[in-house]
Formats: sequence, structure tokens, C-alpha cells
Amino acid sequence: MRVLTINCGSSTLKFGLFESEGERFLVRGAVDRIGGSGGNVEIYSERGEKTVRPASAGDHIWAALLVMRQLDRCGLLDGVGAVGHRIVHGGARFSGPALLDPAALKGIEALGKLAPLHNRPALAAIRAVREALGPEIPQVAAFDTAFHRTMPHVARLFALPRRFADEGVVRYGFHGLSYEYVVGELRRLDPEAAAGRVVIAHLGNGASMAAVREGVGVDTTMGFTPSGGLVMGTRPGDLDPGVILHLLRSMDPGALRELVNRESGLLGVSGTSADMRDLLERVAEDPRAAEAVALFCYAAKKSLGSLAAALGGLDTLVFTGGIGEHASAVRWRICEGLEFLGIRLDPERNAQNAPVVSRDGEPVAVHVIPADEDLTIARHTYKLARFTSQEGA
Ligand SMILES: Nc1ncnc2c1ncn2[C@@H]1O[C@H](COP(=O)(O)OP(=O)(O)O)[C@@H](O)[C@H]1O
Ligand SMILES: CC(=O)OP(=O)(O)O
Ligand SMILES: [Mg+2]
Repeated sequence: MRVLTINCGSSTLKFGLFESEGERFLVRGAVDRIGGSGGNVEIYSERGEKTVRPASAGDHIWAALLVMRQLDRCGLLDGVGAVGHRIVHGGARFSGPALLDPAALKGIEALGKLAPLHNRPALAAIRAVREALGPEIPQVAAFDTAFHRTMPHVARLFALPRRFADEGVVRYGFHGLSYEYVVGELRRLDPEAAAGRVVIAHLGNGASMAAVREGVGVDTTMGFTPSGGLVMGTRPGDLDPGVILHLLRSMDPGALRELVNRESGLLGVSGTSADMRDLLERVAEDPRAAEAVALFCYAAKKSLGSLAAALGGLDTLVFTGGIGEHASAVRWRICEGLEFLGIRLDPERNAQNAPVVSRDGEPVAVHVIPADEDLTIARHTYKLARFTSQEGA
């Protein structure tokens, strides 16, 4: 059975067509810079053939239709037996992958306001797939929040009156499909490291860090929504709640929601771009771009320190996500000055985005592991689709 995966990130739509329980893929690809300009659709095959074409996708619906049309034109949709989607917010309701039946769709829709850059775009992609493949092809949701279900209660609690936690106002954490993949890769590469104290930094357009002990999530920087924690492309990360109250005096809640989700972060501070590539190109001549990059790295450094404290020390640090994998200057600035924690990068390895970027013999090994949320989605989809067909048999 072929499985198609769709991963709606805040600035990208990634897709993959898998076979053999996810162990093989036929094609993978991504539409990037969604909602911005200068975007591309990139497709590559198992044999390494790659095509890149300009595609300025205004939104995720546009991107999803483009992808489905492209796959159809190449005859690749024949034989797709199930489709898996990344759903960012699963709230209190979803603790693991779920078949996208009407009740599940309603549950995801209800969480839309808590993840406006993600849940609704993903629902639009689900509809586009249903139109292209028909309602008989099962679709599965794999949730970013599920990985963090193991966090101790104290790490989930906000210091608000108790009734709010009872109503579900707690830290959920996101990027869980990426963390799940990285933990699996680390187990494969270095089982001893995977059994230790690990911080994973997923730095993409959305960015977060997770503290993981013995493969289990114990804390993370994102909270009730994916707008908290680190500085991001268009989201501010952690803010003094008093700032929100102050802004509410002169802004209506809708405008404030836009500010927090789409106008802050790297874009807000630089005044020009949410995209780390653009900013790194301009740091020498544009002080606002330089300040945006500096703030991003400083916030990440502080969070790394706090998660190392939560773990009682650190054995392994992993960088992943578009920025974590490719932006050597950002990794350098985050790690600079953290020798007291046992972190020391090797300049050459770091410049090459090598799989291990720390110096040999240092207490903390620093890895770069390319994110693969799509494979995680494919694995969950195979499992659930098989289980459902056995149940129905
Ligand atoms: N070569 C690169 N150098 C620096 N930053 C990069 C590079 N490639 C991608 N990025 C950054 O990665 C971010 C997008 O991350 P990604 O994980 O692909 O997106 P999303 O969070 O939408 O899934 C953007 O800020 C982009 O500039
Ligand atoms: C949760 C989140 O922010 O995801 P992304 O980085 O894909 O936008
Ligand atoms: Mg992402």
C-alpha cells in the first residue's frame, strides 16, 4: 500500500509518497515561503532526481491543490491507500494518531483558534485530498502534541488558578512528530546518548526546544499554543502577560491575534523578513536584521540553559528544522559561551553542517539531524490504517 503524507508547517507544505511501511519513498517535496514571495516547489525522487520550480503559494489550500495536481499528472496518486496529515494541535482530546472521521475533524476544527497557522490550513489540505482521491481513502491525523503527553504535571502547569488547568489551559508543546523522529534517529546512531539527557532544538519557521530523558519528553518551550517559547519567524515567543494586557487597551482581540501569529518574531524585529536566509544575508549592512538574528539566538541560548537545568545536566544537543540544519552561524551563536555546560563546537564541522558539529572529547555531543516529520506521519498512518482494516475485516 502507498501512503501519501501531508505536513502543513507555518511557512511550508511538505509531502511524501511512501511504500513498504514507510521504509521506501517514491517522491518527496515541499512548497516553501507560503504567504510570502520568492517561493518554490521542490520535488525529489528516490533515485535522487530533483526539480525546483518557482511557485508563489498564497496559502496552504493553493499549495495543497498544486501538490495534488502535480502528483496526479505524474500518475503517482494511483495506488494510494491512505493519507496521513500532520495536525499541530491535538489539545486534551487527542493523545495519539486518529482516523479522520467526522468527529475527529470536528475536534481539530474546534482547536483551530489555538493554532491558527496550522490546524485550519491542515483541514483545508484534508479537504483537497478528499476531493482528489474520494472519501473512501482513509485519512489519518498524527499530532504534534502527542509526544509531550509524558511531561510531568509540574511542567504542564501554568501558575493560574487551578480551574484553568482543569479546563485544559496547560502546556501542550508542539513539534512532537519531529522530536519523535529525532529520538528514533539518535537511538539508531548512538543508543547510549539516546538513553541520556538530551535537548532537541527544532528551529524552523516555528521554533521550539524539548528536554528529553531516556527518550521521554520532560519539558518543552512551547506552551498552550505554538506562539510561546522561542522567538520565531512571525511569532514572538514568551512575553510578559502584562504586554498583552497593555496592548489590549488599544487593539481588538482579532488584531492582537494577527500581531502574535503573523507580525512579530524575526519579521517584527527586522521589519523586512521572517526568513532566516534573508536576514543572514543582510546582517552586515542592516542593523535591524542583525538585531532580529541576535534576539533569536539569545532567546534560544537562554532556553537551552533552562532545559539543561530541568534535566539536571546535558549529554547531547541536537539541532533540527530548516534553521537548525542549515544555519551554521545561528548554531554557533547559540552555543557560544556555553562551554560551562560542556558545549564546544568545532568551527569546521559546524560550517559544513556535519552530522556531529561538536569537538571530539567534549562532555556534550552536538548533532545535526535533518527533520523528518513526514516519515513519522507515514509510520503512524501505516499502523493505524492496518489496524482499522483488520478491525473492519
Ligand atoms: N540554508 C539555510 N540557511 C539559513 N536558514 C535556512 C536555510 N534553509 C532554510 N532556512 C530557514 O528555515 C526556516 C524554515 O524552516 P522549515 O523547518 O523548513 O519551515 P516550517 O517551520 O514552515 O516547517 C526559514 O527561516 C528559512 O530561512
Ligand atoms: C508547531 C510549529 O510551529 O510548526 P512549524 O514550525 O511547522 O510552523
Ligand atoms: Mg516545520
